[in-house]
Amino acid sequence: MFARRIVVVGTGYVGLTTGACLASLGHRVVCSDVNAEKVAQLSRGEVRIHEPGLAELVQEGIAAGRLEFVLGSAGAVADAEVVFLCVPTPMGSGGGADLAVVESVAREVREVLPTGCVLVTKSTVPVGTSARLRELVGRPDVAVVSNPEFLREGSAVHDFLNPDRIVVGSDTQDAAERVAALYARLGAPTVLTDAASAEMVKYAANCFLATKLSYVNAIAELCERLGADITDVTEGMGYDRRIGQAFLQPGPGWGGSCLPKDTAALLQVAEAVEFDFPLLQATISANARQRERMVAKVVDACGGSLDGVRLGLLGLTFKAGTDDLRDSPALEVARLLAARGAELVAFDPGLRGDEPGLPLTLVDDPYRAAKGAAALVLLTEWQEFRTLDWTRVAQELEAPVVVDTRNHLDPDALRRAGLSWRGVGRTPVG
Ligand SMILES: NC(=O)c1ccc[n+]([C@@H]2O[C@H](COP(=O)([O-])OP(=O)(O)OC[C@H]3O[C@@H](n4cnc5c(N)ncnc54)[C@H](O)[C@@H]3O)[C@@H](O)[C@H]2O)c1
Ligand SMILES: O=c1ccn([C@@H]2O[C@H](COP(=O)(O)OP(=O)(O)O[C@H]3O[C@H](CO)[C@@H](O)[C@H](O)[C@H]3O)[C@@H](O)[C@H]2O)c(=O)[nH]1
Repeated sequence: MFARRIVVVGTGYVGLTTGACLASLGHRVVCSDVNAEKVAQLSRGEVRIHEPGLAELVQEGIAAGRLEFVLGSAGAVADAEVVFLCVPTPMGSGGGADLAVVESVAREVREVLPTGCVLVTKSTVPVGTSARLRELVGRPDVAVVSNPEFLREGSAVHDFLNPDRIVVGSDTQDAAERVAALYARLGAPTVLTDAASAEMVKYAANCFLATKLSYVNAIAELCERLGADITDVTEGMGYDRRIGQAFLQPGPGWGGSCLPKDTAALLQVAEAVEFDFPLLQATISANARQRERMVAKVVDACGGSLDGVRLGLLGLTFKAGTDDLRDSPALEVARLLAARGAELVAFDPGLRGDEPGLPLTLVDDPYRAAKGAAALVLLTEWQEFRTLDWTRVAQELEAPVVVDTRNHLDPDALRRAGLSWRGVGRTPVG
């Protein structure tokens, strides 16, 4: 089933990836956004977010005449067969998902959607949103389908084109099947279900991942207190196929644009139906404590006080391979360090130029971050940090201490360069 006329509303991480990938699968795609500058840049094939392979797909789609970008959605949807909503659903006051943008787009397009068109929520939206959109659109001739997205930032194109599964839910089965057919070439397992269940899959998956990480971070702390090694412990756990090796890496806590807001939103939804969810509550509060634990490690490494102490930071993005700072645990740790009086100089390979509003000085090379610092603190697991010239780092640092909040570095390599290494859930080295 090819050459469907698809409209994707929102050209962020999800929308742009969806548009470019669907075009690469042979569909005709129009992507709309409210940001005129972004639309102009994308129309020229310029992609400003850091996603491997995305710029190439966008350029190929434009060149093949299968991908175009327009300002505003109402004009774009007039002859659409399928409209994907990929707009933000940020955390609202009280922790719930703020659906204002989703609803405003639905209002904007409801009168112009052609008969037989399918409106698809790819944004992460709470259970009941499809039903609410059906009412808001008020068009019995337009079906509403939930098709949550599971891509990860930093590997968005790869994840979209190689999905573990496709989930499509609707109370109109025929519409769900039409949406599922768009992905047929990907050959992924497909879960066809009702709208509420599809919406629930997304939250259940993200909250499970967050719980797994909070659990692993707690086990790491226990390892530290009991003299066990978290790296060996997680390896031993992960060989159990029921557990798996993925998502077992301890760190400064989980963050990003999704897990924090989605855990808060599910908790709020649970409260609304008077369901007590202490497990999820503990997952969230353990994550806040994790950032404080990292700060305590740095304070300890610096002899008890950070007042006026210069620290070098490696990494600020919420994980490696992205330029996204939204809800970054690294940034949160940096803020907490700055609040204790530390003077911060940071390097992150994903950030170019100025990042206004950060409590630190951003430099363009890791050795400048280390220069004159009382400790070097690794906060994001960029691959290139593994192969730094540690002898040079040792020469730049004022005190030979590295705090590795991701257990990302080779402690022996640091020891050989005369540095001491402190990780998470492992015995310090050097
Ligand atoms: N980022 C991820 O890894 C990821 C993965 C899966 C699901 N999601 C979900 O997908 C949704 C979008 O996330 P994102 O990270 O792509 O967001 P984003 O902030 O990167 O992009 C959103 C885009 O929507 C545009 N926009 C805002 N209002 C608009 C409107 N009224 N009409 C048209 N465009 C509008 C913005 O200009 C922006 O380009 C959210 O619900 C998120 O939870 C995100
Ligand atoms: O072993 C691990 C794995 C991840 N993280 C941290 O967990 C957070 C989230 O990481 P990841 O899940 O890779 O990032 P996202 O791109 O936000 O992807 C999540 O959120 C998306 C938006 O909903 C979903 O689509 C994805 O399936 C889901 O993995 C980051 O701070 C990571 O550093 C760890 O600390 N240890």
